[in-house]
Amino acid sequence: MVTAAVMGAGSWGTAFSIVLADAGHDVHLWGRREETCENINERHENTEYLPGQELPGTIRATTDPAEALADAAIVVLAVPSQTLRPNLESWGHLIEPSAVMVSLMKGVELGSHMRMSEVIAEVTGAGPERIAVITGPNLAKEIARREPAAAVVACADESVALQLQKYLHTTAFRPYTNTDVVGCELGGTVKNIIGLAVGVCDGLGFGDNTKASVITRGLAETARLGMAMGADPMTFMGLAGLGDLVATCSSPLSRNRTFGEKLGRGMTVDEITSQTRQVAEGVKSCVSVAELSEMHGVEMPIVEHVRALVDGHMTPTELVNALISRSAKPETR
Ligand SMILES: NC(=O)c1ccc[n+]([C@@H]2O[C@H](COP(=O)([O-])OP(=O)(O)OC[C@H]3O[C@@H](n4cnc5c(N)ncnc54)[C@H](O)[C@@H]3O)[C@@H](O)[C@H]2O)c1
Ligand SMILES: O=P(O)(O)OC[C@H](O)CO
Repeated sequence: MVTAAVMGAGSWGTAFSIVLADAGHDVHLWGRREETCENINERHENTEYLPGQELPGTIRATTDPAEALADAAIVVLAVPSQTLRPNLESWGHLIEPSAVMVSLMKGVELGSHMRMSEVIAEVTGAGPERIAVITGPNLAKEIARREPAAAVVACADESVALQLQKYLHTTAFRPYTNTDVVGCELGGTVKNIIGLAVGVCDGLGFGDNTKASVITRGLAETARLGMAMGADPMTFMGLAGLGDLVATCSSPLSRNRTFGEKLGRGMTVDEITSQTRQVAEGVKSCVSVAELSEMHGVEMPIVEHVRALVDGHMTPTELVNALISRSAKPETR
């Protein structure tokens, strides 16, 4: 048993705290709002992000990052991707020098084009053996309800991934290890953008052929970018690639797919954003990933067109028409 700090009391930070608590660990959950922390400590419920879900009593919430991070051997990072850097700059120095940092985030930073593990390394100075990523088909509400699911624990140092795997394996949560951190992070990031595109197809009223085509071609462009960035192509066949795409693109629980569906129905980004506090990472990452693809000379038409839609330069119908009318080519190139 270890002490784990979970930094971010949103949907996934809270659901992942349940996994840690079920695995027998003491959990310090850091949230920004006093009221959220009080509800977690007194009513054992995160009323805003996981309403109705009883939380184990071994999860203790605090708004004080120093209290959350004290003696934590594992520090789980679960804030929106675009806020990771300022968060780490504010409380990263409080992380124990031997602690392993685990990113739950699925995004690429705007401007720097860095993956979350790179932001962690740059801000904290930690080596790759102290930085891990957990990803896969893990919709927070289903994990919180303890529905069976698998995930990937990726770390460049396999012994650290194996240790985390041991720490996290419960009767409902089955982690696999991988040393391909780049591939795992890109799989999680790009699937959000493909999820937006599939949601657009839903919003336009298209059926399963259209959506399966977008999912499959989305995986192809994810793998192209991944290979250009040194990832193992097999990673995209696994939980971090295909697995997460299937969950996101088929689930009514996915914020990205739902966001896309609303775009497809004609709502604007601002209208949709004003309806929810929860993050749909693909809306920002479509910009950073599109730029990353240009930097690596990789064609990513779905990502590029989703960026145009989000930027207001294209309508949902134009997005679908633009994808279907691209010049014909062989499938595998
Ligand atoms: N929800 C899921 O099912 C799920 C599953 C896997 C991965 N993820 C990833 O986990 C990350 C976190 O997502 P989530 O679902 O918990 O999001 P969320 O929107 O449910 O919660 C985000 C949390 O971050 C807090 N927050 C917002 N702005 C902040 C800031 N500037 N500084 C600090 N905290 C801030 C919010 O108050 C909230 O507690 C994302 O990258 C997401 O892609 C989510
Ligand atoms: O709700 P979404 O779209 O952020 O997706 C949640 C998870 O990443 C699914 O694995």
